[in-house]
Amino acid sequence: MTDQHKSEALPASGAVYYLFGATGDLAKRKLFPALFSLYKEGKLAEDFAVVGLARRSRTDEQFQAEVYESINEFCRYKADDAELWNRFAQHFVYMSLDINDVEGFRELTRLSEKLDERFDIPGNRLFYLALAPELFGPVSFNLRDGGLLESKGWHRVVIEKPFGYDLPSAQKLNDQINQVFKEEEIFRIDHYLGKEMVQNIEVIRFANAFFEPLWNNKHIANVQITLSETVGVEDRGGYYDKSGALRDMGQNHMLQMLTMIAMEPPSRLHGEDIRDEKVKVLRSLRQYETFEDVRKNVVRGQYSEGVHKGKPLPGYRQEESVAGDSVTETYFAAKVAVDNFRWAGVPFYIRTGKRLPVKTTEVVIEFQNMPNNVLFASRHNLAPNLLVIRVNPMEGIYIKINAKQPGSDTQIQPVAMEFCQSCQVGINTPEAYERLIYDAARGDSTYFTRWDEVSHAWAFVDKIAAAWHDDTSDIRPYPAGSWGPTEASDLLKQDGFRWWPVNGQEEDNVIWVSNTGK
Ligand SMILES: NC(=O)C1=CN([C@@H]2O[C@H](COP(=O)(O)OP(=O)(O)OC[C@H]3O[C@@H](n4cnc5c(N)ncnc54)[C@H](OP(=O)(O)O)[C@@H]3O)[C@@H](O)[C@H]2O)C=CC1
Ligand SMILES: O=C1O[C@H](COP(=O)(O)O)[C@@H](O)[C@H](O)[C@H]1O
Repeated sequence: MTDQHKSEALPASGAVYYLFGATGDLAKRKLFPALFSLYKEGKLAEDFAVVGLARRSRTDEQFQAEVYESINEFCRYKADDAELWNRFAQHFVYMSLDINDVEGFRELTRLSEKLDERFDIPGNRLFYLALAPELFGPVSFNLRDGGLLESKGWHRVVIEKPFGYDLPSAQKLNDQINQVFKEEEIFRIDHYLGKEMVQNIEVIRFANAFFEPLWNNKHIANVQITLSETVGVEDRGGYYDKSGALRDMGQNHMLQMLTMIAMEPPSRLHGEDIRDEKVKVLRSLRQYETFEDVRKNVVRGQYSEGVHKGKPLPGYRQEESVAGDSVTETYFAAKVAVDNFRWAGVPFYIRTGKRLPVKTTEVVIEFQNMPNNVLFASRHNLAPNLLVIRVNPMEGIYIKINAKQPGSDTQIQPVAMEFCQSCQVGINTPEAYERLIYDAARGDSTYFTRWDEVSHAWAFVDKIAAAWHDDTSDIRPYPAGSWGPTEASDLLKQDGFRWWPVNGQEEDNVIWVSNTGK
């Protein structure tokens, strides 16, 4: 059996993949490795070609050598099988091209026709724009004017984030792309939607009789979504200083995860039905209308100098390409209300930040307490039941319940029952980019964001950003390596809640029952 026959998944239909931004960071760290994994697993057959595109010059051989290095550094599979690698590499060609030069696109059309013939590709074209957003419009126009969209097969464009800076800029961008591509041809990436456990939210909710009946304001007390990062802004200070945590993580990943938790069951598990339900959630978000509303419900912070694991860390304002007097937030926490029948009265607390103590993404569903007149609750001050969905870096779920302490008549003990998925199947689960490229190649846009989702998310975020813009007095410094401004805890305290500990910070009094054997 060859590697290509190991997978049960059908290969995507043959296509030319155009990687705009092929000399960039994203291509190296994510896109080349994703293509190799798909090939290795038989999800790409032999009828494909990859054209690397950027201004810098490269021969095909140099390009293939860069792809090889990237795979060996970043891919979950290594290119150690020479026969497989050589077969894969011959599908890669490189062409130097400036996005603003339509003549280059005409040449690209001629190259594409040759590739169609060489690899028996029926004119299908997938354009992956790993480029700065200001190039998305020009590249679309030149794809059309350069004749790339005249082939017989399908044409799809995959667009990286950020999709705009606010609603007006996103609208402008969308209008430009819409002049060339139809909505069903546009695949807007939110890589969190490609993550195993984010996709698993639907299954956990809709395939388990003991969760879905409780999934509402009668039984759930609050929901907490944490996306914490230990890294700072690294070499993206120029981009980040104009963006900040709210736009970089809030508008997209956090709101997308919130929609997956809060959406109604779709009538069918079809992409459009799921996205219809998600957009209803975004429409139900309570908008913060005044500066006071924002101040009461949203906390922002910026990291100052600090220490992590004994290593001194610079403050945000000392980072490269960041203004010395920057007021950009590197942390925010918010209390979000979903004003619909199911969620009325249930706060969704979301928080994200750079330079926090651990890298983790977790969703905690806190259930309501048992009524006090129930025997055990009145005697023991019971801890609430939790369902915790671990997205990253550990993948899995655990539920926290109350049980009798063995050997005692009256003592009650919290017990966490864990299913660690990544421990069970190994950490070799497909990367988000792998799934998303495969989905785009199959025309499945379920886990891509539709324009109405993007626009509603911006409308929500823009109100907060506007209030912040007018008055920066509420930005709180927090030491790098800490859990962010203490005011983020007050958001919950005032409602009688607290942030539950996330990955690596488990409480002492909990008994763990786990498939990891710990
Ligand atoms: N890197 C990451 O982890 C992530 C990136 N993204 C997004 O992906 C996109 C790309 O990011 P990243 O790879 O980091 O960026 P880089 O700056 O590393 O790469 C940009 C690429 O664009 C090419 N390019 C720039 N101008 C032109 C032009 N006029 N004509 C042709 N090619 C051009 C550059 O090549 P050359 O100079 O040779 O022309 C380079 O290959 C951005 O939108 C970013 O926000 C999103 C999430 C994560
Ligand atoms: O989109 C982004 O996501 C990363 C975090 O992604 P993860 O998969 O590593 O959790 C974040 O660092 C970056 O700032 C942001 O642009």
